[in-house]
Amino acid sequence: MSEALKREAAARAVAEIASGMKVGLGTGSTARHFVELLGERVAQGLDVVGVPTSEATAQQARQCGIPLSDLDQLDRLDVTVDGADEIDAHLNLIKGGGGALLREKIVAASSDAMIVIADSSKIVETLGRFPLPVEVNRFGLGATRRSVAMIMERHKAQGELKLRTTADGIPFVTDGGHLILDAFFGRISQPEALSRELLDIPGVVQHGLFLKMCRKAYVATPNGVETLLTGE
Ligand SMILES: O=C[C@H](O)[C@H](O)[C@H](O)COP(=O)(O)O
Repeated sequence: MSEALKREAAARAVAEIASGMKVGLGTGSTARHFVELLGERVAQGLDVVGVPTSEATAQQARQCGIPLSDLDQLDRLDVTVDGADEIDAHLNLIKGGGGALLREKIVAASSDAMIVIADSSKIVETLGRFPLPVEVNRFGLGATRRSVAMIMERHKAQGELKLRTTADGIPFVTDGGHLILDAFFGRISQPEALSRELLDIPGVVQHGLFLKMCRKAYVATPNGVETLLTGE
């Protein structure tokens, strides 16, 4: 999908930001549009504080002139605006394609609302076509990997478990200094159970299932931006 569509979705979210708000700034190519557009409004006098969900977003936000704060200096955030890799009908998400899932989840959980911005290619009937990122500690990688693989078998995963690497073939390292295992499920029929089981593995730091965290999504289609809401 085109950058223009991502930007349209981002523009809808930016229109919801008012002076005085504390805003979680997501990561990824769609969130980049949001940060850029928010920076334009800050230049026009909008008074907000941003909390970035990655070093990359922090750098971009600084270049855009958005005042930033550490999450620990604030109580709650008003809203976090972020992209997603998959969105189902309940607005449950898979995130972490860019490796920022841990900070994204911490920031979203500290926010009164989470708005997702995406193009319509991210909408799925059932989560799992996109490989689920599982952030793991470097220590004991082999043991953690075996435990994740066992859970995948139990959930009838259709694909492999892969250690994420960079284009140079070296392990990808997150902002928190961890590694990522990408778990190809194909179809995740019991996301809540899967979430609990993964978090029970000692070496798992976090995973990319964002369940019941998002209540609103702006999804850009070639015919305009749709607003998806969930009452749950
Ligand atoms: O770790 C990355 C994030 O979860 C992104 O928000 C997600 O991968 C979507 O990125 P994009 O907007 O580039 O498709």
